[in-house]
Amino acid sequence: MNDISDNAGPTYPGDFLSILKWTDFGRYKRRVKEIGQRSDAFLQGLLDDHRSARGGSESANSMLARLLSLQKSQPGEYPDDIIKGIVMMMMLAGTDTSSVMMEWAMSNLVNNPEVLEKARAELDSQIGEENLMIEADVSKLPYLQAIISETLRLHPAAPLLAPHLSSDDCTLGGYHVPGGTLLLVNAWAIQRDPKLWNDPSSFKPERFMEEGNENAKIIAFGIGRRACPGAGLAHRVLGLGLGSLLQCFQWKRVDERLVDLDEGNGGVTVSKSKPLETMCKVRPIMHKLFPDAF
Ligand code: HEM
Repeated sequence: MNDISDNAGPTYPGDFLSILKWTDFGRYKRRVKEIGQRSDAFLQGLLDDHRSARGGSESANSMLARLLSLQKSQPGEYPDDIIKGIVMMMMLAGTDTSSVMMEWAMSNLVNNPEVLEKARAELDSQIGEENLMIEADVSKLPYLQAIISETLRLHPAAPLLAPHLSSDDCTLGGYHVPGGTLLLVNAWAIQRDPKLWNDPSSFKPERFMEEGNENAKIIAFGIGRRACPGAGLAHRVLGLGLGSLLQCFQWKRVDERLVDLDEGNGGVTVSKSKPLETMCKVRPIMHKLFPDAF
């Protein structure tokens, strides 16, 4: 996964200076081909294991099992290559992006304890201390959703979105763009533009609780026909993941110093330069629900 991520996005110098393509500058093509063969072998192994039910009973209700049953009923529509492509797409586009966002959200929460407290109070009042939250509860938690929006605004997992190529001549923001041009959108800068946002560099989920549709200004998932098809799933995963972490544990910084929010060098996704370290302790709900565990 790391190898793929490091070689994806606008990282190939040959895309910017075509003469470099002739010499396979930095052995990029050879490297990508080798990564492709490795990941294909891995995915084929997964598929074969599922087909022969070596994955055990746990995999009976898995996404792969469902895709394989579709392969049986519609073999022409679901050859192995298509199934491997779907699995690869979900792993590549869906896992790193979501985990990077969780880390940015938690980093901002421990740096802003008053926001953390407000989110916890919302969880306690809406879900209570007798039940663990479930995915359907996310819709009852507007402040938690505002925290996710504010994290997507300040730290879009893919700050330059995905590279696009203009299929024809077009005009963008008054600029003439010839066909065949590589286009990158700096969502990071747009979402911190002081002309669009008040106090743009502060972490303030409250801005999404006010009148108006601030969410419409978020472009962390892209917009239009090629926007992220996993945005709905990502919101649910982030809501359930973050909400559960706040419901079950009490979080604080390891010392008085604020958590460093510097960004690391990324491929398509950009995570923190230093992994987040925090302190946590179980909340009373955990003792109630899992009395034997503590
Ligand atoms: C917080 C999590 C996520 C973020 C921030 C994110 C962001 C993005 C962005 C910026 C793009 C490119 C949009 C563009 O080209 O303008 C994209 C594309 C895509 N995303 Fe996501 N994504 C997330 C989660 C997911 C998940 C969970 C899935 C699926 C399981 C997914 C599947 C895809 C796919 C397949 C594309 C390519 C769409 C296309 O090229 O037509 N993403 N995503």
